[in-house]
Amino acid sequence: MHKVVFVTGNEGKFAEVRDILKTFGIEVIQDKNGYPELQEDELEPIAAYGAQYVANKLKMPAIVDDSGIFIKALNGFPGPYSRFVEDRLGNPKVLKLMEGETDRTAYFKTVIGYCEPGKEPLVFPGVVEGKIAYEERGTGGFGYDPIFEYQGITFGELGDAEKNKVSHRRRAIDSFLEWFKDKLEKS
Ligand SMILES: O=c1nc[nH]c2c1ncn2[C@H]1C[C@H](O)[C@@H](COP(=O)(O)OP(=O)(O)OP(=O)(O)O)O1
Ligand SMILES: [Mg+2]
Repeated sequence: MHKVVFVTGNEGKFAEVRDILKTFGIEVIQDKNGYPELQEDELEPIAAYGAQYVANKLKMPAIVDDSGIFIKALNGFPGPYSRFVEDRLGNPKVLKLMEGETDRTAYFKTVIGYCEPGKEPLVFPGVVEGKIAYEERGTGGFGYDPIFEYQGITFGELGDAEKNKVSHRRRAIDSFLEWFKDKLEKS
């Protein structure tokens, strides 16, 4: 069975990536030791730098996942700062920022960074469009899931298996697998 190291401290991300890749016969091993996250306006350079750093540190192929929620009425905030905002404000205060906003358009984005030691990193983005709910709903998932509506249902209400079929993370991993499958076939 093929193995890949995923460097993340986020158990929700790890469980999703593990479950998705398992269906493709890839075993995911979690490394919780972190990596330096660049402060950038885009997720791609953060994931690329992180993947290269961890591949060279661990001396093996590795992936990272840098994600965020981008809210149109807030000009894309919190975007790459989603972790900081989750920690400092949380969903109730994000909903407060959205009071009076009728355009609830938002998207989740994941960029999977993949790198092998001594090589250049590759990035695989995935996006899912939705809306910011008017209140938190559902106890599933993690992070912003209770306030992100996809086709009228929040990711918090959706259930893990259903979220994994349509999420930004699923789409990023599909894009990664599209490239990675050639390697799998050769190994
Ligand atoms: O599917 C998701 N559903 C809801 N919320 C999500 C999702 N995906 C990321 N998020 C949140 C978690 C964190 O507040 C921020 C990403 O920050 P980000 O730095 O990528 O992740 P993190 O610090 O939690 O884990 P780590 O860097 O160790 O991989 O957006
Ligand atoms: Mg982080």
